[in-house]
Amino acid sequence: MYDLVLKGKLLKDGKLIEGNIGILDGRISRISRSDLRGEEVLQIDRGRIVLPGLIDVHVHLRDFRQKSKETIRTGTMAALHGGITTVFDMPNTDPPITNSETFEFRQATLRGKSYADYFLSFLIAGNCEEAKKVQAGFYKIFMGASTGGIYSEDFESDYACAPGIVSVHAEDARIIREKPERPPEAEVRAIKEALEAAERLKKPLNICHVSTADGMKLITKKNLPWVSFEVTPHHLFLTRKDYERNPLFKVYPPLRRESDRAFMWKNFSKIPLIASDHAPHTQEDKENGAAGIPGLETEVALLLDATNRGMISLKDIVEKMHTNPIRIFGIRNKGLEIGKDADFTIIDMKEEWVVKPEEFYTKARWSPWEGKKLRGKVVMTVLRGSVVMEEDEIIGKPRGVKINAGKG
Ligand SMILES: NC(=O)N[C@@H](CC(=O)O)C(=O)O
Ligand SMILES: [Zn+2]
Ligand SMILES: [Zn+2]
Repeated sequence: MYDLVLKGKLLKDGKLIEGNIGILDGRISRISRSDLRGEEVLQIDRGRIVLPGLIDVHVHLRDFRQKSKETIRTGTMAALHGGITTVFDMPNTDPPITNSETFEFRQATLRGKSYADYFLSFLIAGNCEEAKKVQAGFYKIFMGASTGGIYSEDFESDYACAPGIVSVHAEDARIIREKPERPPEAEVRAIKEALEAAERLKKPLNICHVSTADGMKLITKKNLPWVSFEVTPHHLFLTRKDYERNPLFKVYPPLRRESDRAFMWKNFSKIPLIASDHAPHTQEDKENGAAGIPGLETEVALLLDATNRGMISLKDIVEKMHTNPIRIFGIRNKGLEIGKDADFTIIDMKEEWVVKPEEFYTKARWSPWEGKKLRGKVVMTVLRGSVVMEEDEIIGKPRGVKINAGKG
């Protein structure tokens, strides 16, 4: 007898099957085509599909001294609402997570408050000794300044020092100083430097929010097995023309030309990770030029809409937001397999809805896609065997726990 049985259409190994998932103690205990007995059997409506819980490897949850931008509570509720079961917390907070005390404080701040499971990071910029004291899920390095202003004077030595996988913001500091509008070359130059270091050091590197065709070409040409990269929904769905119409769309790296966007779609199969770079700011901060776009509550739906348009498949979404994050960051307790956490994102491919930021959980109540009609919606989120979001409502208390790499 299982605690819960999910019964319905399930995407497994790239195929849609009619199946039953037996859940015991929050973990997947059995996946079967025949009926299973449970304390509770949740029949997923016809027309809806159960996907494995989607993971966003790039989220700015803020909190600390920036509770007006976002809190652990609002950011992780937004994650569940958008169908994200695990978020990767970014360390460019105020104060920044650059020493072991602040890392401990971050851990304490999330404990018991997060609605989604989370993976913690540490910011390296010349503080190698401190980095070695903490066991972060991943280590963040900025090659040039972004929100928070901290960046590495010496990328390669910070990367060499990192005790685990590094996620890097690749924009060249010198080019940014000379050209604050951050032309494509700022990114391309930094990616080149990062790849050369990766070739020498042969250790895991993830390049954040790649926005240019040339940058992506460099990475895929080098094709180093220990190097991965992310692309954001805003770089996939918007261009600098959108920014020219609305200065709120300011983001680092900036929105690019149509040709960059087209290149990414053309080479979509080569993109390992899609991540929101959810970067909430207050209205006032945005009006004063803060860079960043909120994305947790639109990213999956935008991809479902693209699926409905025949541009991609559900398999692509699962690969780039579930399978690859788990593999690249070495997350042991997630995955659609027996014994792993019972996390699911349940979608309705036919439901049409209009993006209304006033209905979002994030404090950043605006969206580049405000008013846009999307076909395809996240209708339910299940975290370790509990329904935590249903029809836009967050259910129950914060249940999120810290995810460790390489261990439970
Ligand atoms: N992307 C952004 O424009 N802003 C991010 C920082 C970052 O990811 O570089 C933020 O924290 O606001
Ligand atoms: Zn960045
Ligand atoms: Zn970011």
